[in-house]
Amino acid sequence: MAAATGSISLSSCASSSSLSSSKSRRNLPTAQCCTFRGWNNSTVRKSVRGGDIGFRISAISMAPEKVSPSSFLDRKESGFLHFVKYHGLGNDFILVDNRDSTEPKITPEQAVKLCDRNFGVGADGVIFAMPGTNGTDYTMRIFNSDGSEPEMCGNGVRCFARYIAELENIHGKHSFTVHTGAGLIVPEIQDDGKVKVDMGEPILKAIDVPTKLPANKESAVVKSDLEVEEITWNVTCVSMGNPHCVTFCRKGEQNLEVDQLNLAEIGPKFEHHQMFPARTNTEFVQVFSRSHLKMRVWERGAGATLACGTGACAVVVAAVLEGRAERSCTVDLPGGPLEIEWREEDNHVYMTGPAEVVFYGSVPL
Ligand SMILES: N[C@@H](CCC[C@H](N)C(=O)O)C(=O)O
Repeated sequence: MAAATGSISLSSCASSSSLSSSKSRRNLPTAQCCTFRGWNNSTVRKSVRGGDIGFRISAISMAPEKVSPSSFLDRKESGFLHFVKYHGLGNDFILVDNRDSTEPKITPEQAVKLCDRNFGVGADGVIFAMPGTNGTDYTMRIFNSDGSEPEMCGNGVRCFARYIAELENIHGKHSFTVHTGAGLIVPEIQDDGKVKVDMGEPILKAIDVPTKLPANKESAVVKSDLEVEEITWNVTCVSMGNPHCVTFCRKGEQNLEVDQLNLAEIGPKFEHHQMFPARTNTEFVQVFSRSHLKMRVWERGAGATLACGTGACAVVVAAVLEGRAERSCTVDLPGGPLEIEWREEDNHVYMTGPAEVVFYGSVPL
């Protein structure tokens, strides 16, 4: 059986619902887990206690011919955190069924340990599926991999929608109302399995982004100078519920070659810049055409990630405000493309992209 290999079984995960393309398979993490076992215990078991992590990680590779994912999702033993790992274009999350409580099942400190790519499961964040608030179907809360709590996560909410569909055994086209720190968000699962999300209206008022950069007469920060050590960048600031600083070029230049940037060096300087009192996510953008952009992101609380949904939305809003692009764009991220539309009629931003299961796991708490 595939699960006996001591690593996560691609063939078994693939049929669990969505790991069908070779691209998705390539996005699987390399073994981050300490214990692998087949569902029916007929397999290899390796246990390791990882450093000071304080709990053991178990990853359970599915044997679909014997067990369906739904029987894993039904697991309720106390003393364990059962989770499903998802990714949206390589932006990966540990999804936790928290529908029975308004308190997250783990603390920010435990989230940091779980997200660790060497001693934990490995993820950019932990997402909790919680009971609805003010009449919404569900509430989504997130911890970044550094334990901070952002208001919203675009790739995360697509994963959230697919996770809810799995939990509730919903098939086909379906939409949910989700309460988040950024207000009401409405993801809709499409017939092709992609998720289209009504991300709401962008926030442009400097004080609400928040940024201390000087605003224009509409109170927005568009193409402003931002000094980062010796270099002046032109930046536009947009909140999609969470703060984004978008740059298309250094002052006096026209465009960026985003592959040339050393994100690990410059990203933290933007994130912790004094002009951003709540820190910031930063998007570095290259314009290919008026409907095709390429970005790399340095995320607040997570560093360089393979994709950022709220970031891609902020990029299109910023590109329109700077007169660089139309309202409908394909945004290429390191993990793949997102389709973004900033609709004139309702001022809402719509994001469409994939969300995929990676594996199912349990962690003794
Ligand atoms: N990757 C996410 C954004 C997650 C939150 C972000 N790190 C923050 O602190 O604001 C996305 O896809 O939007």
